[in-house]
Amino acid sequence: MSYVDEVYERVVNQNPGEVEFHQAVKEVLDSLKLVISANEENYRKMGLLERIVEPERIISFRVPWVDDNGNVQVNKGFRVQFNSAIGPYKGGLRLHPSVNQGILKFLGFEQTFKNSLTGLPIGGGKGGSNFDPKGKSDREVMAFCQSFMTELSKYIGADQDVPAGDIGVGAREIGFLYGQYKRMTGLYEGVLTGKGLNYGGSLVRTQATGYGLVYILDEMLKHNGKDLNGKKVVISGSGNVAIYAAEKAQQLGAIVISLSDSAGYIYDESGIQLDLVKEIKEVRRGRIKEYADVVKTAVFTEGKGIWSIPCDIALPCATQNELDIDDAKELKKNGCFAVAEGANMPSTRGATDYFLENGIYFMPGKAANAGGVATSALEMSQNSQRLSWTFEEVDEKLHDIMVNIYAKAADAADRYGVSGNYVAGANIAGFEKVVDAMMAQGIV
Ligand SMILES: NC(=O)C1=CN([C@@H]2O[C@H](COP(=O)(O)OP(=O)(O)OC[C@H]3O[C@@H](n4cnc5c(N)ncnc54)[C@H](OP(=O)(O)O)[C@@H]3O)[C@@H](O)[C@H]2O)C=CC1
Ligand SMILES: O=C(O)CCC(=O)C(=O)O
Repeated sequence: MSYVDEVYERVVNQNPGEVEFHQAVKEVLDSLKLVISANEENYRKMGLLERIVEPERIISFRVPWVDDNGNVQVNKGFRVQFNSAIGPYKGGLRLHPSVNQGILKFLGFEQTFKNSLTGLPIGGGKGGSNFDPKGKSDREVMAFCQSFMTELSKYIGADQDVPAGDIGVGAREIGFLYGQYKRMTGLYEGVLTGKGLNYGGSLVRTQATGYGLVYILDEMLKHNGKDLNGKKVVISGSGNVAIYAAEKAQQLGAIVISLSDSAGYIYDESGIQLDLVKEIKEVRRGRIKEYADVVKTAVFTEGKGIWSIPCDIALPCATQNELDIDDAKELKKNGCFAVAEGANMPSTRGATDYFLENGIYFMPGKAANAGGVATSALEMSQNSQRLSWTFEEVDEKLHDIMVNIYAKAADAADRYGVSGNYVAGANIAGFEKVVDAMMAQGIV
């Protein structure tokens, strides 16, 4: 059995039931086979693969809080500190009922390679809770966040582990978490990113994941003789990533015709009115269906099915495994020629392979959505220097980082004889830097 297959088997046996983690590890290991076989003896001697698939530490804790009816609620809290070879652990916190240790391990594993691709000194981590912020009052969200941070504050710090937002964690939650960290530790430091602009946040962090996604998409299209102008774009989700991907796509001349949430999707052939979406989602915390109640050209359809809308470009920006092989076939049949992942692992392995085998330009999440964490790292730099850069400065740096990520993924794919396969390219380029650092630091 090859070293890669041996390690994958070990991951499945030692992490039973953690199917998303198995899926993420398999995709990365499969695309590293060529790199690994060229260095197998050395990697085996150093236990490199066995170490790279094992989180350095998982913190798991109880999060008790009191709801508005005076009842005690208890949630599970986690922080997976996956890999610190190239910098302090860095990655978001997810608040969603589906959160469990396996999902956070898959996200922490992906984050390690994504963060490496940014070229910035950040290791990989992820955390969160099965708490559902939907339908909770501000006071309940604050009570949860304070309890969560009371425990988490023991394990994080500006040079140790720097969490941020992910699904269910936006400016409101980061504010509550930051306030409690300061109260617990007495430190005013860059321990979280995505902070408000008045207390150490960076301009562009709110927009960064969505903007970065469209910057790298544009770069991929340019290198393949295409552009965004006049193209019909379908985007799933209507949260932070989806909204700012739509904004940048519109700025570059595309027509965004669809958005969704977990209840269903809207289709507006005249182009989505983003100011209204922001009002519904960011101000009222409402449902995407409300858009169709106001805009007469729009139709709301309940349930799944967003990928059956004919489009040129698809941007999955909601959650993992939201796009399967049947969706991929439907997209291709309807003329879609490019897919870039704003979410983490939104395409199943079957869908990813279908895109690669059927000539669809495909940019995987760990490259395509790296603009968020890259801008978080820029926030860390500004906090360390006690400086704030302008919107234009940060946006230009973000753009350069995304162009560089494209170049790294394309170059690694070329070097290993799989030109145009940005999945392999991103995995290889992300892996190389982490591995160099791990080999240099000995068996730790
Ligand atoms: N925020 C960031 O900077 C980054 C985020 N990402 C990834 O992007 C994705 C979206 O994150 P973000 O926009 O921040 O999160 P938000 O919480 O802002 O928005 C999430 C959106 O996805 C939908 N969604 C979530 N879970 C499901 C589900 N199980 N089924 C269907 N729809 C779902 C939500 O709908 P509903 O409201 O109905 O639940 C909502 O519209 C995630 O995969 C995240 O890991 C990646 C890099 C950085
Ligand atoms: O900004 C960050 O640190 C985290 C972003 C994130 O969670 C992600 O890249 O998936």
